[in-house]
Amino acid sequence: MATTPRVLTVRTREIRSGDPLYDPNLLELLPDSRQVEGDSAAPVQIRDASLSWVCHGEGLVGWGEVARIDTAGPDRFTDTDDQWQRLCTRMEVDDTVRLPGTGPVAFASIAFDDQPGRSALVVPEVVIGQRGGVRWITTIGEAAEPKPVTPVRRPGPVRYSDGRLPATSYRAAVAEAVRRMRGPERISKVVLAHDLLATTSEPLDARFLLHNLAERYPSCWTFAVDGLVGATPELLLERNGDRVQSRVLAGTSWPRDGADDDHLAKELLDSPKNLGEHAYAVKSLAETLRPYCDELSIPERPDVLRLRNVMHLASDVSGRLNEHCARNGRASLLRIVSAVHPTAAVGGAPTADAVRLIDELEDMDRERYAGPVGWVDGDGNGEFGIALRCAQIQPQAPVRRQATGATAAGASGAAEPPRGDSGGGSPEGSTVRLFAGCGIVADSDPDEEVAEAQAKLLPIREALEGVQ
Ligand SMILES: C=C(O[C@@H]1C=C(C(=O)O)C=C[C@H]1O)C(=O)O
Repeated sequence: MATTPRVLTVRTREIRSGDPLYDPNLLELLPDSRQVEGDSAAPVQIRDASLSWVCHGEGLVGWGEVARIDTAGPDRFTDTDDQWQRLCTRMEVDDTVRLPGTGPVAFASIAFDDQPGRSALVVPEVVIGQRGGVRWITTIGEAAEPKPVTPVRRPGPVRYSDGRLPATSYRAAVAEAVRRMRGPERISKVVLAHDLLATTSEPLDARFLLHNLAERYPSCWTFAVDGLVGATPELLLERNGDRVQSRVLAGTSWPRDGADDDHLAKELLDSPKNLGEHAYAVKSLAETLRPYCDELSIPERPDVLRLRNVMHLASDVSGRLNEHCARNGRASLLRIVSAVHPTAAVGGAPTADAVRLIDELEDMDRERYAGPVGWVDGDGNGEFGIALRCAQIQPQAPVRRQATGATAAGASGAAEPPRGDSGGGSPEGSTVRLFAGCGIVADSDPDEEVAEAQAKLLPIREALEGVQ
């Protein structure tokens, strides 16, 4: 954890209209949050420290870093939770607003897998939030003051290149999964993903992605934590007091030539393959969440969630935590998130076998893609989505001390750029890693799954390219 003062002062006050901080759009209040790390004698890197969790104009944005908790491995959730709770005991809180998300707040992004499993929780210096029309500002630590907002920089033209698992290899992985599921393998569903690298001509300002995503996908949660930026339609778990809520998605359709949306939605609702994929995801969430709840409400049939690029089968699940959990610190939000992750929306069924098959067939580090991303407050309230439709911005080396002549992006089969490497981008530009995946069952068609993954990449590609 970063060195922090022994006692941290946390102040939350309401912002009323007329205050210069009252811009109707939360994301417009984010300053340029590029941070330079290291000193000139050592390698210097630029990281984008923008923090965001915004849906339908409400949520939280933050910047600065008062403290940071880096964890790794199978205990990443409990380690993060323990350190966050310890940190909260050292905070002196003056909060006149008293809503979920006021007072002490941290943003977190947790790795999908146990290995290597690098996760981050960031305690910002400044948070501006909005809930139910109430706007507030929280400052954590001493010198925290809002920074002036400078115009968002455009990243210029974007070049794409193969990631660790290009589309052709992805198709082969899907075909192999199908072959195994039709054979003796006891796996019923596995969610396989692939990655794509993008290099921008100019340094990427995370706000450029955030603004574009929020404008085109207002019903999604537009997030940014430690350089992972996206707009997810899937809510893993929200906790507000003893209430928990989740939006499970699985089963997808996307616009094809001439197909009308209502027709596609009806087809999706009638598709046994998609309903089957969806049922695994709901069942996995329900089974892992039930031990924490004395009430759990699961819709009998899914609905259709329509987005610009795709539509999904969706089930909104809600529950009430049992008294033991509501009172017992052992069942904090991060610990319940740990229990439900990964649902069969991004892992598979049965979970452990599916995750092993993902490791084998993808043979890449998903990093924090498909992991929980969101925020938690000092009372244990918070929201975590599943990090989908997103891009990981690689920290950027601003000064090239040695020209490497590397191409923009590891050609297929090349070693993955380690975290902290610029990824071989141009000296001025940024390299980002995009991901998309699909649930695979025994009757999946590999070509259709490749097309579905392309449809799921559209939001982040268009945000990066600034498509209007
Ligand atoms: C894995 C992704 O999406 C997940 C898989 C879905 C599916 O297979 O139908 C639908 C929504 C998400 O739960 C992704 O977007 O990368």
